[in-house]
Order: sequence, then C-alpha cells, then structure tokens
Amino acid sequence: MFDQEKIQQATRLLLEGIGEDPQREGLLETPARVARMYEEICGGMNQDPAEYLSTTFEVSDGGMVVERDIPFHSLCEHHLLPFVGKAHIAYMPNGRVTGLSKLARTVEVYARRLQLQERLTAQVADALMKELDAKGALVMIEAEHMCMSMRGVQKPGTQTVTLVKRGVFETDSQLVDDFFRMVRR
Ligand SMILES: Nc1nc2c(ncn2[C@@H]2O[C@H](COP(=O)(O)OP(=O)(O)OP(=O)(O)O)[C@@H](O)[C@H]2O)c(=O)[nH]1
Ligand SMILES: [Zn+2]
Repeated sequence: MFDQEKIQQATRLLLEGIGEDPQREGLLETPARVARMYEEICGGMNQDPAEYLSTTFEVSDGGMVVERDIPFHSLCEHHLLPFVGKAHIAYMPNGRVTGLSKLARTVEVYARRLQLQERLTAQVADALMKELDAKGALVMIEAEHMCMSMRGVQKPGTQTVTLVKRGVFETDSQLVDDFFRMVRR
C-alpha cells in the first residue's frame, strides 16, 4: 500500500538533512508534491501485466512480432535516481497475439518500480512467455543511468544495454539476427 504521509515525513527529513528549511515558502508544498510524484513513478508496484496481456487475438500463422524504441523511465533501486532509455521487444506467438499497446504497457508496469535494468529486462520477457504462452521472447533495453551521469563515476552518455532471450530465441540464432536487423533498421 502506498503511504503518502510517510513519503511526506521523509521528504521533510530529507530537506532538513540537506540543510534546507522545510517551512520556507518555496518548500511548503514540496513534501506533498514528492509524495504524489512517487505514487506516479512507482505506480507499477500494484500492477500485474496479466491485466493487459490477457487481451489477445487469434493468428493462424504468426511470425515474429517486434516493437522497437519503446521509451521508458525507471528508478534505480540503489540511488533512487532515474534511468532512462528504450526497450525493444520481440516475441514469437503461439496461436495468439496481444494488442500492440500491451507490450509497451508491460514495460510500464515493471519500469514504474525501483529497479535494476537486468531485472526489468528479464521481467518483461518472462511476462510475455507466461501470459501469452509465447514460443519465445526477447527483450533488449538500452538506458542511461543518472546515477552514473550526475554523480559517482560521472560518465554522462554511457548506455547500458541488456538482453534477455527466452524459448526459441535461446536456440535459433537466425531469429536473433532477424531481431537485430529489425531493431537496427
Ligand atoms: N547491475 C546494475 N547496477 C546498477 C544499476 N543501477 C545502478 N547500478 C549500480 O549499482 C552500484 C552500487 O554500487 P555501490 O558501490 O554500492 O554504491 P556507490 O558507492 O554509490 O557506487 P558508485 O556509483 O560507483 O559511486 C553502482 O555501481 C551503480 O552503477 C542497474 O540497473 N544494474
Ligand atoms: Zn543507481
């Protein structure tokens, strides 16, 4: 359950911790804004992708489906800073396909949580396998982590690329080559 009051208290403490005065005019509403913001950007925590992926349509001869360049933002669980990028999804249907928007919605469900990029990538692939009973799924995510850009090692522009293959994509390298051609144009 999302606790708006706790986030507000924590935000006031955070402001004090960095030497700010939570009572100054510009900051008075900040705890409430931050609480609303977290409820929004962590809104995937109470969602299950099955809710979306249950919308399916029959196909008799379904080839690979690729949705590329799905923009997303998530929060790294180590620093609570955003990581931002694009997800590319492929799956091999098993008699049924889902609605195109549902692939992007599945990314949203898992991105709107505290995450590791590797886990996000695997969770999307596993959801497609389970909920669509797909013959295979492949998810590639490219993202820039603000915790590497704004602080710490300070390497803005660095892209982290993660890839998870399930089912037929684990054994059929031709399919994986096709995916890369489709994603890279
Ligand atoms: N594998 C993985 N690591 C991540 C992700 N997001 C952030 N990290 C890393 O998590 C690590 C945490 O390392 P720590 O040494 O515990 O924390 P830190 O002292 O803040 O690390 P630096 O970022 O190197 O300053 C860092 O190397 C981050 O780059 C992610 O999605 N996946
Ligand atoms: Zn981080």
